[in-house]
Amino acid sequence: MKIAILSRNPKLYSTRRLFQEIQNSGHEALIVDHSLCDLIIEQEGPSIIYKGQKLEGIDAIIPRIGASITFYGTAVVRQFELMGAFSVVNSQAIVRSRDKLRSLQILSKNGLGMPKTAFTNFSKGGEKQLIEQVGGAPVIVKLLEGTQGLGVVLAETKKAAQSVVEAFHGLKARIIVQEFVKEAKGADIRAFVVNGKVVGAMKRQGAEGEFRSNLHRGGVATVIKLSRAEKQAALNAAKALGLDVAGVDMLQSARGPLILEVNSSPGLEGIEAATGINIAGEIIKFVEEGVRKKSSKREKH
Ligand SMILES: Nc1ncnc2c1ncn2[C@@H]1O[C@H](COP(=O)(O)OP(=O)(O)OP(=O)(O)O)[C@@H](O)[C@H]1O
Ligand SMILES: [Mg+2]
Ligand SMILES: [Mg+2]
Repeated sequence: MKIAILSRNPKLYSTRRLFQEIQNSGHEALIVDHSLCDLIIEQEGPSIIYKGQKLEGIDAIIPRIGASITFYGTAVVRQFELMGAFSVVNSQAIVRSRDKLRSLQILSKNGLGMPKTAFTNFSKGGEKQLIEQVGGAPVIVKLLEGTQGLGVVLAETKKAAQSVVEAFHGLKARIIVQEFVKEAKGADIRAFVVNGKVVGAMKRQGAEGEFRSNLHRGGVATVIKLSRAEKQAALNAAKALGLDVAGVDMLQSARGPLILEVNSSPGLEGIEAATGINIAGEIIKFVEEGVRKKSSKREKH
């Protein structure tokens, strides 16, 4: 099989590990920088020009699309899909999962546990009511376009919450207001889902005095055995968003696991280090299965 990793940086741990595991499994590996792909759309069908040459014979792709290039990256993934390649994550599912608000709406419809969340237009004077909707202070205020823990604020009092919401709205920044889950004690869980199975899980504990558990903010990861409810929540969340490979983030609370978000290009470094599990290898096994299923379907038709 010829398997392409869509990645802008061959030096990244995740890219290197996937490359290595493709080769270890006896397949041909290549790294394609999606930002350098030109998409050709014509009557003869879709094709891709990469560094001056037509890309051909690729059986499967593993998209690693950064948040800053979602629009272009997912257009490239879609083009590969239309050309008949198997993609470990569907282009539409990447788009869906990138939008925090849309994801939460879908998870809510599917009855998954989550911190109660409110969203409002930039209407003046509604701040107080908005905060009360999620149970009053302390609340979490989150920028819709934040990553790595930046843009997540804990407002401890009613007054602080109100002024933070006013400040963001004054800047025309879209935010959600969320119930603060105190029982999580500055920790969250990352469950790594591949093909309907949780293949590894870790707990990330925030630095002393920090409510955010992001590794980029000084959090520390350790392996964790998930409860049955946590496992089920992770699988249901990935399924609801249509992601066959996903990093599901949850908080542990008195009322069970609460989903924070579902990532479509979850990093491998933290999870492989914490669990000692060959997560990249699990992804390649899924690629093999996906390509096999696709070609047997083709033969039948
Ligand atoms: N409602 C909440 N209650 C308690 N803690 C929270 C809540 N929301 C977020 N946190 C903490 O803050 C951290 C960062 O929040 P979140 O994951 O939503 O944003 P982010 O990491 O900036 O976004 P992204 O993961 O997309 O980069 C979480 O990992 C969690 O530890
Ligand atoms: Mg996060
Ligand atoms: Mg994320």
